Amino acid sequence: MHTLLKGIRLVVFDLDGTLVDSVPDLAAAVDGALRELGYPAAGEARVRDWVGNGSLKLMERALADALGEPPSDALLARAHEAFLDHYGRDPSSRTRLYPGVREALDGLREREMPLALVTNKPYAFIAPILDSMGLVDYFGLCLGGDSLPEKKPHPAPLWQVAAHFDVAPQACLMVGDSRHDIAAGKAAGFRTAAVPYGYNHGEPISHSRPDGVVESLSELV
Ligand SMILES: O=C(O)COP(=O)(O)O
Ligand SMILES: [Mg+2]
Repeated sequence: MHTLLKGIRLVVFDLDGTLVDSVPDLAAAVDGALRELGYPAAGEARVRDWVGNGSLKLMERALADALGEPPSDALLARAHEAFLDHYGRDPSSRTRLYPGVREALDGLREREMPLALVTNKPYAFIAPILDSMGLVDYFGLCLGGDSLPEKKPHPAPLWQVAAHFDVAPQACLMVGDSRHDIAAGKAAGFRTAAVPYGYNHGEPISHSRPDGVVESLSELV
């Protein structure tokens, strides 16, 4: 077992960019929404840098890029509705598990480690995505970006899962791909582990100073 897991009694995973490469489906939905409103598609490469703060922020960044200025609240609301509609119709057909993910989850489950999921994406999309990846049975609790008033980098969702499992923050490990995961983990008093392959606004995750970086989640077990 990896030294990052020493003394750990709960492991909390991020979803997008950590367990699954979801950008192809996210980009298809962003582009579908942009086209519906008469704007050109943004494409996967740019959407990759915009993911991380939930779906409303994702569409705000996409519209700001298309318009060259921040969108009005009314336009953003329409674009967000359109995104939710497109993504809801096809949230996972091009989404893939990263290498080592199933091995890590199986290994942790064999060790009877409780597992939770905290994502900034809307809660409604979690179950369909986990279901199509064959991951529904692993997590004792899943929270979305809209499950609580605060989302990552705020520590509130992490405290919520720690309390649910009755585990002290210092015995919890947050595993994520973005500075929001690491900031939330540090603010919550969790140990933090990062993967370097996900979505971090184009910045190396080492800049966030996680307690450890693993190239593949399989290194954890
Ligand atoms: O939807 C997002 O913005 C990011 O989702 P994540 O927290 O699972 O990386
Ligand atoms: Mg992520």
